[in-house]
Amino acid sequence: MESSDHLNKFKVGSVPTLYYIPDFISDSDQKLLLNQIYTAPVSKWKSLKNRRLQNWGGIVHEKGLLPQDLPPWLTKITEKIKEELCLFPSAINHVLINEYLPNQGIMPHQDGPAYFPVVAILSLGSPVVMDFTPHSTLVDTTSNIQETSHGNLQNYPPFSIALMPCSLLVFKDTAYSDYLHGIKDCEIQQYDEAVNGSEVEMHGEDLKVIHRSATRVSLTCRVVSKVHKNLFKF
Ligand SMILES: O=C(O)CCC(=O)C(=O)O
Ligand SMILES: [Fe+2]
Repeated sequence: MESSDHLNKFKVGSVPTLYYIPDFISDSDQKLLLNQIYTAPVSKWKSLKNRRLQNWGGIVHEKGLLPQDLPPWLTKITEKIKEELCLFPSAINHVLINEYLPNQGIMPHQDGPAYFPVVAILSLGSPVVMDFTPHSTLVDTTSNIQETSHGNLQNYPPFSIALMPCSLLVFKDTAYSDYLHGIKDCEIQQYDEAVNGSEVEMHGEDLKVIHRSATRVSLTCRVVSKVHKNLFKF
């Protein structure tokens, strides 16, 4: 039995491998986390063009992590994530906190090579839609179908997922290595094609549209396997 068997009921979509866990944390835990995030020193925020972020756990270099201890309010959640998933090889040692206003997003990208190829994203605040698009080197523009090294035909369809507050999204394998992920910078987002559409219950009349009226905050939790113990041996 694989150690991730207990996660099977949370598997979504056809591309290996995405897990979407609704209500991973309670609403009161969400409030506590947001409170910690917004009472962190203002200097923790780094402003980018289209969002703000806090970097926790140290500086990620190409050659590894120059580590800094995570604060207890973060290890409380990273330990829960590690224990409940059984997908990380060691303690989560890096957390990126992204803040998005309703008209902000993140460009389609792949996560850097320093990270162990499993990512867990905890969502707080406004719902958003995350889009997954196959990496351009893999796309046969006419059909999205590619031949694998084993001669199998493999499908690389683009897809989306709705990320509700308090949910945990985990992705690895093909979805991690052969896809870009991003969030559009628009206030109204459709999730017609969302792989978790049936699990997401929206209030109001528009069942397939998210109106981003509030700020979203996400915690991107990862392992940097290579850690520099000594600054001077870098
Ligand atoms: O905010 C998110 O949900 C995604 C963040 C992300 O992809 C990243 O930090 O690499
Ligand atoms: Fe990312």
